[in-house]
Amino acid sequence: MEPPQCRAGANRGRRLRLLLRHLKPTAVSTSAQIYADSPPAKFCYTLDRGVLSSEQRLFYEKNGFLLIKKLVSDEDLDRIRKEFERICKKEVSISGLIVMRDVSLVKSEYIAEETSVSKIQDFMEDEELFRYCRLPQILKYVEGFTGPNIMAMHTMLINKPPDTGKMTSRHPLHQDLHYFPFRPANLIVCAWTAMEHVDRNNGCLVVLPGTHTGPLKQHDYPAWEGGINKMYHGIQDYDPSLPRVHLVMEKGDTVFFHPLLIHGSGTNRTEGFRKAISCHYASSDCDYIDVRGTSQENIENEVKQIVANRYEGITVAFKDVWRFKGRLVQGERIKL
Ligand SMILES: CC(C)CC(=O)SCCNC(=O)CCNC(=O)[C@H](O)C(C)(C)COP(=O)(O)OP(=O)(O)OC[C@H]1O[C@@H](n2cnc3c(N)ncnc32)[C@H](O)[C@@H]1OP(=O)(O)O
Ligand SMILES: Nc1ncnc2c1ncn2[C@@H]1O[C@H](COP(=O)(O)OP(=O)(O)OP(=O)(O)O)[C@@H](O)[C@H]1O
Ligand SMILES: O=C(O)CCC(=O)C(=O)O
Ligand SMILES: [Fe+2]
Ligand SMILES: [Mg+2]
Repeated sequence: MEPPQCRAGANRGRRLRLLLRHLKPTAVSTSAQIYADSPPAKFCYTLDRGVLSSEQRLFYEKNGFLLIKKLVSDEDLDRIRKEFERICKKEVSISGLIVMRDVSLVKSEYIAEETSVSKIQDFMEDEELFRYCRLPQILKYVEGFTGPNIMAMHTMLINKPPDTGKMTSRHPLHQDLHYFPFRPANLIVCAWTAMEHVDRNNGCLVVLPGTHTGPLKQHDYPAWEGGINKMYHGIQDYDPSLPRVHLVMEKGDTVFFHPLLIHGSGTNRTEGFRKAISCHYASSDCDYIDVRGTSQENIENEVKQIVANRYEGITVAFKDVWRFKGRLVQGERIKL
């Protein structure tokens, strides 16, 4: 449905072949053997902006993600954590912010603290949190995927709660592009930063390397016995034989990943709230698309319904929701 837009010219192909002759595969702790396979014939998923090394580009081209260790400082993450606590305690009120509670707790009594919040979304009006989206060391990498004109389109701070026993802390396998009415996919990238050590015990990210080269798949609510969080659509028919990689990360480590990469996150079996902050960036040169008649129609309808409930009967076009949310963080706002 959505073939990768590779427009590498003959010259670029020749240069790449020369380059490949001189490159040795780099061992990456999470997936060394995945990279060891044959490299791609041309670069489709990264740009020549002089910011990504050849090894980094090849790794992303092949796998659809790139993990950079210690990209965000403890100091920055501690500031983010403090602001998150202030929001949970309702010491600040931020316009546009969505506060979510885990589906297993929504009907219980409201507690104004961090332990009742599973995720906050759309923090673009909170300067202290939005600082994350503007961090120069993150934007430097983002430019290697989106080019110089960069919009921050979607923001989240995920506070994955200890599982209540119903397995609702899981996030089903999905592709983020399902949520986005803009293209091309290759000019969109997510930055996801661990705010503390994450591994399989507290529900780290799980990725299916290489799936960014496939099409956007149909997403629906999984029929999970214990319930499923609002809008946590998942892919029902994915190939179970595909290798899954659990991304073990330390505080400040940041993974950049393609919006077609199939990923999810597992059960949090610890007592702690597993924290991560993320921003989806897109080139401001992307175009909005009409998702009517496509697999994305279900999410469009759901978003419109949420907006109508929140703002008393107001109908807003799906693309206008995104036009309103998006913020320019570098360069010039062109089409988004
Ligand atoms: C790439 C990226 C986009 C991927 C993702 O982010 S996937 C997840 C995206 N999720 C979202 O965007 C969710 C947006 N969430 C929201 O808008 C809100 O949190 C809502 C779920 C609508 C809740 O809004 P809120 O204002 O808190 O309203 P209420 O507490 O009165 O609840 C309204 C109705 O929603 C239900 N609800 C609340 N939280 C959840 C939940 N976690 N899972 C399932 N249902 C939920 C709640 O039970 C209530 O339902 P009724 O009692 O009206 O039937
Ligand atoms: N066999 C599967 N079928 C469908 N979805 C799966 C399957 N395995 C994992 N997933 C999805 O991928 C997510 C991450 O998988 P992962 O195996 O890390 O999580 P988990 O099963 O909750 O934990 P663990 O395997 O460590 O006990 C899960 O939350 C689930 O949504
Ligand atoms: O932090 C996580 O659990 C992953 C969340 C995720 O993939 C998403 O919200 O799109
Ligand atoms: Fe996601
Ligand atoms: Mg499992």
